[in-house]
Amino acid sequence: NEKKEKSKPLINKEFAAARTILDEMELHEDSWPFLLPVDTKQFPTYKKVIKKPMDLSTIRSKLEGGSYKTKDDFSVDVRLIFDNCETFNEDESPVGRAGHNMRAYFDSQWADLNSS
Ligand SMILES: Cn1cc(C(=O)NCCN)ccc1=O
Repeated sequence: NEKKEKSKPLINKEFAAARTILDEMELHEDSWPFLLPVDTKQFPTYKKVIKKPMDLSTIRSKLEGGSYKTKDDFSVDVRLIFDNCETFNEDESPVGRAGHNMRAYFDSQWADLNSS
């Protein structure tokens, strides 16, 4: 239906696993570009270029607010952060490199969770 279903929480084990990965990403030294929404005053073209902005604080609010139905819905938003980063930043830039590092870190944590 038109209205996106919201606040359908993940089952507890999935929620806890996603929360742990989010905790760890927020603590990573390369998370600084992704902690908050990109400042569109500092980067006026961002809104035009990036159709679906995403950041770790938004994911935190959605997770705690029960917006993710499954852990895979959570992973879609995480990957959106890194895809947006590649679109907007050169690979050989501080933010671009941080994005590649954080994606690799997430992929590793995600693989462990899905192998356990
Ligand atoms: C994700 N992202 C972050 C920035 C940034 O400079 N963040 C600084 C936070 N203090 C710039 C472009 C971009 O795509």
